[in-house]
Amino acid sequence: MPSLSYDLLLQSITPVDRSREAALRSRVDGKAKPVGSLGRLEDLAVQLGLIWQPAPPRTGRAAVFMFAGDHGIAAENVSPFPASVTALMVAACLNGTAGINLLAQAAGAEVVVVDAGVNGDLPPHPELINCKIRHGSRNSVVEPALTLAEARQAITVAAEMVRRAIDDGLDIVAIGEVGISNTTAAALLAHRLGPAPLADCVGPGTGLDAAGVAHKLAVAGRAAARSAATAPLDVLAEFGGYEIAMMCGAILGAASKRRPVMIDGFIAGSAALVAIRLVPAVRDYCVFSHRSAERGHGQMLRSLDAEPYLDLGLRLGEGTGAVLAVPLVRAAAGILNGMADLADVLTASEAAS
Ligand SMILES: Cc1cc2ncn([C@H]3O[C@H](COP(=O)(O)O)[C@@H](O)[C@H]3O)c2cc1C
Ligand SMILES: O=C(O)c1cccnc1
Repeated sequence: MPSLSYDLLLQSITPVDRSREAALRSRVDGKAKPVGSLGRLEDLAVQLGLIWQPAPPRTGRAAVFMFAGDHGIAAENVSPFPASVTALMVAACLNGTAGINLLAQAAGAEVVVVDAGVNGDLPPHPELINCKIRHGSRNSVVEPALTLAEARQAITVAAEMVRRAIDDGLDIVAIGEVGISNTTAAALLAHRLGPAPLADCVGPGTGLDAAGVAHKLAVAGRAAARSAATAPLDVLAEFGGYEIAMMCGAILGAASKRRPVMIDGFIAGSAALVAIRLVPAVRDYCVFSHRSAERGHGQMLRSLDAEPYLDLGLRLGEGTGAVLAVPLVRAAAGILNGMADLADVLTASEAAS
């Protein structure tokens, strides 16, 4: 399969056919239950039906793509943790002991680890996909974090990876990340693309205290003041990281193949924001899995008109919230594919009596 150029990738994404929505809704309403009694799982079932139509939704194989990248803005002390933790978490993930490994296992999802731009040479590992674009992004306080060419490259490489995985039988795509200081990059994307006041987008991340958050807000303010960009790709290049750009590409890749894509928390949400601002139809394929405890996530979800399924107070990233919602997608597809119709159940009981 030849890989799609950036422009063709964007052009290949089309909205779901809404003319089928009412029929799908009445199918769900007609199942063996009081109308509405499976709550928001019913909306999810309709969304899956719309994504997969005319075929029944498939949910057997799920994988979380965890993209890793470092951030030049880490030099401004916007995180309580040193940037070296990014590479260490990649290593933990590769040996199966990171949070995402355990949660993905519980949810029945594979984990794919991608080096998008870690600052350091990771030892080769059979399960590490090396797509490193650079040893960390540039410091967006002083210059654009990525070049436009790098942003496009990150998007197309990740989209291709996901498109191939789907061709090989992947049914559910989930995205996550690791990258120390990336809550600052995500806050800048949320601010500019929401749009939303910067102070509403900057939060404690991995655990800054009030003084730390004030410093982070001042640093982010300097980065925001440096560039007036508002076009989504420009904003991504100005403030984003390589892992955020690759998550954006993964989302676009899933949408281009008409597959649901599970969006994790605040950082993954910022990638979804870029993808949806690039191609609004992408929204039809996104499943907003959970509400992160990070301050800016509520604002970001409002910008996306999204109501997530889970609210567990998670604020880890890595794709942890995304995989936890995979069983909900399977359950919703089960309702559509396997659940009896109320009319049939009632007829059977009449026939038996
Ligand atoms: C041990 C550890 C594991 C993580 N896994 C994900 N993150 C999360 O926290 C980081 C972003 O927060 P901030 O902007 O405050 O640095 C990212 O690596 C994100 O994936 C982690 C952070 C740490 C410390
Ligand atoms: O919600 C997230 O994605 C998140 C929040 C804090 C730190 N890392 C990730």
